[in-house]
Amino acid sequence: MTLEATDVCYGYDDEAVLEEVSLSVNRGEVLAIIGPSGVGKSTLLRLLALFDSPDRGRVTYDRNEVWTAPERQRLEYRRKIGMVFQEPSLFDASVRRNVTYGLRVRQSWRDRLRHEVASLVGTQNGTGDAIDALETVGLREKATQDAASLSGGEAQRVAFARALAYDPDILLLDEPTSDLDPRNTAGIEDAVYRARNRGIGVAIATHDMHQAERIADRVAVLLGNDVIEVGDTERVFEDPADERTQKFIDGELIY
Ligand SMILES: Nc1ncnc2c1ncn2[C@@H]1O[C@H](COP(=O)(O)OP(=O)(O)OP(=O)(O)O)[C@@H](O)[C@H]1O
Repeated sequence: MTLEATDVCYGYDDEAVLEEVSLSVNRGEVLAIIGPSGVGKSTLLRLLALFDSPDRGRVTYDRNEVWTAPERQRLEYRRKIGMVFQEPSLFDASVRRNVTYGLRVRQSWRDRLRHEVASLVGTQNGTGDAIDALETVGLREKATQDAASLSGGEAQRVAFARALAYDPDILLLDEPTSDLDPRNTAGIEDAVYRARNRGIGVAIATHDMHQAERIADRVAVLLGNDVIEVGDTERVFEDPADERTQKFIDGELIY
């Protein structure tokens, strides 16, 4: 399964951000999208998440063109793609409810009813996925805690768990550790590994090159309006094909 953008262009108010960008994310891999602040990493993730349609170019899900497909089909694709934003947005309820909320919305009324009955009699059927997801981000013991009392790093991990609980094929992470301390960063990176080992394809936008080097199988370098280079992480860092990549890695490119 591959999620792929081909020759996509996108801009805001006539200001071009992405020009003819091509990039794919495959199940079971971690792809890091690196590039300086403001270059368009979030914009590219939003196109891959199917939130926005490109001005030009194509986005395909498992080789099916997304934006010419019927809307129902597109919603199906969207359900298989999770996104975690830079700022986690949780609502004021327990951690477990935050993680299961989307799951309930997606259930049929019959399943929902069954779920409600199960929680009334105390069996809490249907929360298995949520607990599993919390386990993956290392926060199982926080399931009953109020989400409002979490630290920023823990909240980010809960947002990650919520995306995981949907059982996505692809998970898109937008700078998920930019505001986190090393311990929470390690928690997120660990969860990325686990997600990949479950066969999920993870694309992570980051301006932290060391993080890309630590966790990615492949790296895409976004500079100017384009992905100037994409390849195996080691190759890109050790032997970049584009001299701008080397300059960016060496910190010599200031934008
Ligand atoms: N809704 C919007 N309206 C107008 N311009 C926007 C909008 N969103 C982003 N931009 C502009 O598009 C460019 C790319 O922004 P984007 O957020 O995609 O970059 P980024 O690489 O993710 O940045 P960062 O690493 O700082 O999050 C920036 O110049 C930004 O100001």
